[in-house]
Amino acid sequence: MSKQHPIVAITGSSGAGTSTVRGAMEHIFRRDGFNAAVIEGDSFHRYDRFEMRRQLELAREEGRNLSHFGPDGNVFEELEALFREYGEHGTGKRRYYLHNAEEASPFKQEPGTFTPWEALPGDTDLLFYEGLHGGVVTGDVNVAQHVDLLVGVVPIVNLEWIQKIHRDTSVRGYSPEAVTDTILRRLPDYVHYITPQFSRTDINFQRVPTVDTSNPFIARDIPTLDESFVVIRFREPRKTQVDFSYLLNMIDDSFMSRRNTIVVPGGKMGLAMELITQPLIERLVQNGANRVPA
Ligand SMILES: Nc1ncnc2c1ncn2[C@@H]1O[C@H](COP(=O)(O)OP(=O)(O)OP(=O)(O)O)[C@@H](O)[C@H]1O
Ligand SMILES: O=C(CO)[C@H](O)[C@H](O)COP(=O)(O)O
Repeated sequence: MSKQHPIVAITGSSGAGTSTVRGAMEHIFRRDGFNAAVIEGDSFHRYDRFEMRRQLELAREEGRNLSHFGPDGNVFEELEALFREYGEHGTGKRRYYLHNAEEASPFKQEPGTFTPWEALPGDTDLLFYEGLHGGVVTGDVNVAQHVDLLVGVVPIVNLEWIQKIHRDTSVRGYSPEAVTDTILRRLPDYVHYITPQFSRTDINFQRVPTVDTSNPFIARDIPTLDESFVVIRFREPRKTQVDFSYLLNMIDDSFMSRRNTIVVPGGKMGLAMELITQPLIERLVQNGANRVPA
């Protein structure tokens, strides 16, 4: 589905590690001299924090489900419109959701607010989305169809919750109880809108710990890279032109667990991600650059 203005999306739940992976992808762009328009998924929330709290109260009173994982908590239609516009013309608008004082202070705004929409920088080589909904499909909206390379970042769910609790308490100032409530409230939307995306991804990176995480709500530390493996599954190995022998050679202690799945030690996740995605991204940008505009 390659086109003149390619779109690469990293999709994953809250706490999965998409922001962490974004750093690795930005290294690739820098090394290759690619100018990427970066889109943060949280900027497509429907409400700012203050209004979301009000809406949550209303939803509770009316017995409705509302969360940042589902269509009522986000403007999926605007995300799809951005991807369509960027794919066709290389243009579009973006904004940021400012999670904490550190993110908010350069904009002289309050945490939990959005920056104003602004035009994407001109003349970018690709759009890079990182967030919750890069592969979302509902009855009304199909974001996934516009994405040229869709990558899932999916720790097993206990690890995802440990990472979320750890990050939200240490960086975002929430109590463990508040994070647990959020996890519970979001579960229906998690099942209906987050997990189905991982059947649409071209590649999934699933971190699996080798230590006991059976009660994520009392875990004190995030299992380290050395205490985990990463299971990497390719939906269509031929489409992504993956060379498994090369990867097995380059990544010590890696092995194949299925015909389309390679397992690497946790510490090799960054290397695996670069070896796998860099040639794919280069091909997409190259194809885009060679395409004659419509
Ligand atoms: N591979 C990893 N190994 C160890 N810790 C990780 C890994 N990936 C993420 N983490 C940790 O997990 C926490 C959540 O990661 P991150 O902020 O990247 O999640 P996210 O998917 O961007 O979440 P959100 O969408 O809510 O912003 C962070 O504390 C991060 O340091
Ligand atoms: O990480 C998230 C979604 O990916 C946050 O939960 C969401 O952005 C809302 O943030 P907050 O509760 O801090 O207003």
